[in-house]
Amino acid sequence: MTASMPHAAGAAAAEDPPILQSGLHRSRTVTHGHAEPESEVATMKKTVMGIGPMLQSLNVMNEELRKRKDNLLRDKLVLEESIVTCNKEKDEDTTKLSEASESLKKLKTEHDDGKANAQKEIESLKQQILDRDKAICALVDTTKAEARKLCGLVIWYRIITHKCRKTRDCSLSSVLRVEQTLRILKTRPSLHTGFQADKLIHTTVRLPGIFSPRPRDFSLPNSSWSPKMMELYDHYNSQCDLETEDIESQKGPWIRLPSYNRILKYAKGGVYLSKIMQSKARLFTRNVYQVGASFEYVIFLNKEEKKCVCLFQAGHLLEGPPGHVHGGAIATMIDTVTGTHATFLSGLVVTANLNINYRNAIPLGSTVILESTLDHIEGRKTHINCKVTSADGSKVHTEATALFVSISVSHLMGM
Ligand SMILES: CCCCC/C=C\C/C=C\C/C=C\C/C=C\CCCC(=O)SCCNC(=O)CCNC(=O)[C@H](O)C(C)(C)COP(=O)(O)OP(=O)(O)OC[C@H]1O[C@@H](n2cnc3c(N)ncnc32)[C@H](O)[C@@H]1OP(=O)(O)O
Repeated sequence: MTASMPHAAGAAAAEDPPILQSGLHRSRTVTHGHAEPESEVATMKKTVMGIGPMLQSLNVMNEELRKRKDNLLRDKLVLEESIVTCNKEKDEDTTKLSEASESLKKLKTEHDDGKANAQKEIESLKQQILDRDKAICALVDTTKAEARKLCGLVIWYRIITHKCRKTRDCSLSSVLRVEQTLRILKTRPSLHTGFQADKLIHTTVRLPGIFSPRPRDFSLPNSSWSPKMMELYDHYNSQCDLETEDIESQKGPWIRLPSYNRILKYAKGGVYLSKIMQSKARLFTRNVYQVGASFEYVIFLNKEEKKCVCLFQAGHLLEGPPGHVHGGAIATMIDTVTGTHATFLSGLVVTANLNINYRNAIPLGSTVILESTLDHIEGRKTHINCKVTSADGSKVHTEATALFVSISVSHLMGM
């Protein structure tokens, strides 16, 4: 549309916009009212001149709108295209996902089948071993010495441990018989081809439970003991004469001290003390319910050299600094070992003083050795030294001195 002037009123009415038309209409009315024609033309000219810029801006707006429309149409096309691509990708991913879950299902089934088969195989092997053991037990009179020769030591060992398990006859003498046989087996390798003695002692020797009338001995090996702990245990235990649980007939330089209060029997005047102390009492330094979680230890006493050695493995509950044993737990063990030592030397005592120097932190789970030696006895006072070292003795972890003061039974009861 242009802003040019029309030559006739009729043509203007047909071609021009409504605003222009109303202007013409008005001028026509004025003409009928006999007004001056020049002034009418001038007015119309003015009106048309005013309309021109308006039309221009309208044209610009129109052009802009057309451009915008084009852009929107282009964007719409692009979006439609990307929707098609997305849908395609989605379909491909769905196919892949279903394929993956299918193969996962297959793998799981295979794994479950394999596990079930292995379980079956283990069960059948276990049954075979059990049947063979039962057959041997039925044939052999285990109380006779010839049986040992007949069966060989390996089978003899198995019979004893099997009996221990079945009858829960885990008296100290039974356990000692197992240990003794094990020791012979170790010194005569020809007798135990393919026989994993160390593993068996962990798994087959079951000790009485907490409801057993006999107090359980926590100083015997259990499945949480590390190979190092076992190695050291075997080292000292092999130097103990363990024929019988009667203290008087102990002949070796070392005595393995049991955990419960029968320990008092080993103390000076111990028979009397053990009668006073309650039979079910025990020192707190054991985790009865979870092996390996806290204090795992065994104490050996050397009567001749007047010293004690304790093998100690600290469990995760004893953590102090990250990954290392809590100083209080170390102090507890030092007190326990030196206290036991002092009780053996001087009878009933209590700790009066404990001085500890922590030299090197003890890594959690490692095996350390606590060596307790007598410094001197002076009247009621027993002075003990203690050194905590790494299993190979190369590192000193802790050093301590302890003073124990002898007390009377009435002092103990009145504490
Ligand atoms: C929980 C009890 C356990 C009892 C054990 C019983 C049976 C054992 C069973 C199995 C054994 C197996 C293992 C043992 C394992 C661990 C043992 C753990 C032991 C403990 O975990 S146990 C708990 C902590 N323990 C206390 O709960 C003690 C509280 N305490 C007192 O009961 C009194 O305090 C006492 C008796 C110490 C003294 O009292 P008192 O009146 O009899 O004698 P008095 O004060 O005259 O001291 C006499 C001479 O010792 C000197 N002396 C005293 N204290 C000293 C010090 N701190 N530093 C340097 N020197 C000291 C004096 O200077 C004087 O020396 P001097 O003669 O040259 O002048």
